Amino acid sequence: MIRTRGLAYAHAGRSVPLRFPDVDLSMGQTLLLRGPSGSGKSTWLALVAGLRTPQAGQITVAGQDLAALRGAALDRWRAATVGIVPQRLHLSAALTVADNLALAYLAAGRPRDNAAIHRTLDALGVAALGTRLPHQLSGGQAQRVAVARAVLLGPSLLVADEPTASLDDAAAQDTLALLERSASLAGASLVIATHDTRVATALPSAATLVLPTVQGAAV
Ligand SMILES: Nc1ncnc2c1ncn2[C@@H]1O[C@H](COP(=O)(O)OP(=O)(O)OP(=O)(O)O)[C@@H](O)[C@H]1O
Repeated sequence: MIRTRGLAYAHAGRSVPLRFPDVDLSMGQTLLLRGPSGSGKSTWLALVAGLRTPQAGQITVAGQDLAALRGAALDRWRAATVGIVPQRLHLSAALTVADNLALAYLAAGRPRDNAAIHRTLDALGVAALGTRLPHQLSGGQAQRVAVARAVLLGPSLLVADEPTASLDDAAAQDTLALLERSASLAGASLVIATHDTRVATALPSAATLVLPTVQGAAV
């Protein structure tokens, strides 16, 4: 499902690129991406989601060689294939939750499916929130909406960046269970970038990739 070989990425202004170990992740498998702050976890997620292009190496996700896609085709592929739960949920303040979710269809070039939006919010226990505006959500509700938006189009890959940071133990357990259940319902592989040790304890069967400390990196 995810296959990477020889990946390297240098952020603008960085002379020494980040180099990543090769990864082979099967369909439906869960991967924990661990490593100290600045080791490149968010960068690796962005590479695999096609949000950044590596200077060296190959990435195949769900059978697609990412180097073969550019521009609008890459955007449509990402919208249909990768569900992203970002560190911070970015919703349009002027749109209701349901209208925010509908933007996913626009990005993928597909017609809006109101029944699917309702079903997905319902599966995450937030069906009543479709007509709310983003500022009317609690932190926990916003996280459920973030997961709903990520799984709405039935992605093959669900990625979450530090989903439990700043959550207490009960909320962290809840969020991880939500991610696992949502990935399993969508038939998706799940990748969680985290330096929270509670995540590995909660997901004992997940594969783990530990990124090394980057020498000389300013974090
Ligand atoms: N836009 C950017 N421009 C320049 N350097 C960047 C940029 N984004 C990240 N970096 C650098 O790249 C390295 C990896 O950053 P990244 O955010 O991928 O690490 P991380 O493991 O996710 O860190 P954290 O756990 O703190 O979120 C760090 O040294 C960081 O300072």
